[in-house]
Amino acid sequence: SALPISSPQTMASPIFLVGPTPADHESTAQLEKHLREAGLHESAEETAAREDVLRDLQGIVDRWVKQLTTQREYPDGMAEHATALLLPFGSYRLGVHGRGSDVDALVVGPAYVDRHHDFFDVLGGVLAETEAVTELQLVPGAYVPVIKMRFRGVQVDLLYASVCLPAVPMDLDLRGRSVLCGLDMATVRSLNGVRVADEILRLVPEAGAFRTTLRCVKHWAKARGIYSNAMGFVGGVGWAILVARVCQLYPNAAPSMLVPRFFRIFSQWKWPSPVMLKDIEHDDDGGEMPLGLPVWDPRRNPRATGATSCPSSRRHTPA
Ligand SMILES: Nc1ncnc2c1ncn2[C@@H]1O[C@H](COP(=O)(O)OP(=O)(O)OP(=O)(O)O)[C@@H](O)[C@H]1O
Ligand SMILES: [Mg+2]
Repeated sequence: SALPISSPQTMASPIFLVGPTPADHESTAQLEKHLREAGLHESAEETAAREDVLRDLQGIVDRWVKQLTTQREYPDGMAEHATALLLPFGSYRLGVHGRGSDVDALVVGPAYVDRHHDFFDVLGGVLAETEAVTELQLVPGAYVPVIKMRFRGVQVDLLYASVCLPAVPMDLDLRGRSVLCGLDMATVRSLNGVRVADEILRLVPEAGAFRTTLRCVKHWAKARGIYSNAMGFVGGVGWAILVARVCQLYPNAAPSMLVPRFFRIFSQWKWPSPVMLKDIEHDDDGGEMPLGLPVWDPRRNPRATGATSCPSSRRHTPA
């Protein structure tokens, strides 16, 4: 069948609109059964443990911001309402986390809470004193600054971003470009994970088919020993982008159809043509405001190659 053309102009157009036959439904059911039997899904207890970790961490960051606010002697009542949001991202936000997946979470705090002192020194100190926390590692100098730890045994990566607001609204919307205005690059990168996960889910035609197909592809990549960003292979978000592209090309297909098409498409892909889920937006395309942020675009920026992990880390301007 026809191969997708990877030029930006034709990017979003599906190439195959046919939906599943009864046999495809049957194969999909078998595929899902196989994934369950392979132990890829969390048990109910593991899910509950993960939710407990997120809830307890939310409590900790809430108390942390309230305490900082009190110490800074802001007007009465401000400390009471001051809080930080804990937003999970990564495979958990995509809905494809399994046994052993870490918890990636972003802490969003008000403008007056900074990363260096407040997040790393103060919150780092609080975590060091917390009984549930082991293997605490502060990495302020990383490309994306991070606190790594185990919380009751669950691996957690905690990032921090403060938004340009005196208080963080509970319904904070990170989707628009305007949240990026005036932020330093470390903050923009820290916000990126949440924004990318939400954007991927928005761009796939059917989240359920995407999730099952991605679980399957991740399972395959792990079995083959090629699932690792750190080792120079494609990692969690890269596999997600590749699978999302196949879902866009076959919007009505069931997972049992998407899996073989995934392998066919990417074994014949004209690398290093980028795999893109949407058109690149430039500030000068008539965007709301010139953000002055680097845009992932191999045609303009030679450092941006066709690697799939780059679009999400370098493209900071989804609509
Ligand atoms: N190289 C990278 N480029 C861009 N974003 C990245 C990169 N590495 C990590 N991220 C961001 O951090 C998130 C968490 O990374 P992580 O390695 O935990 O992957 P994951 O998608 O959560 O998969 P897993 O189930 O293996 O944990 C990614 O989903 C992505 O948003
Ligand atoms: Mg993860």
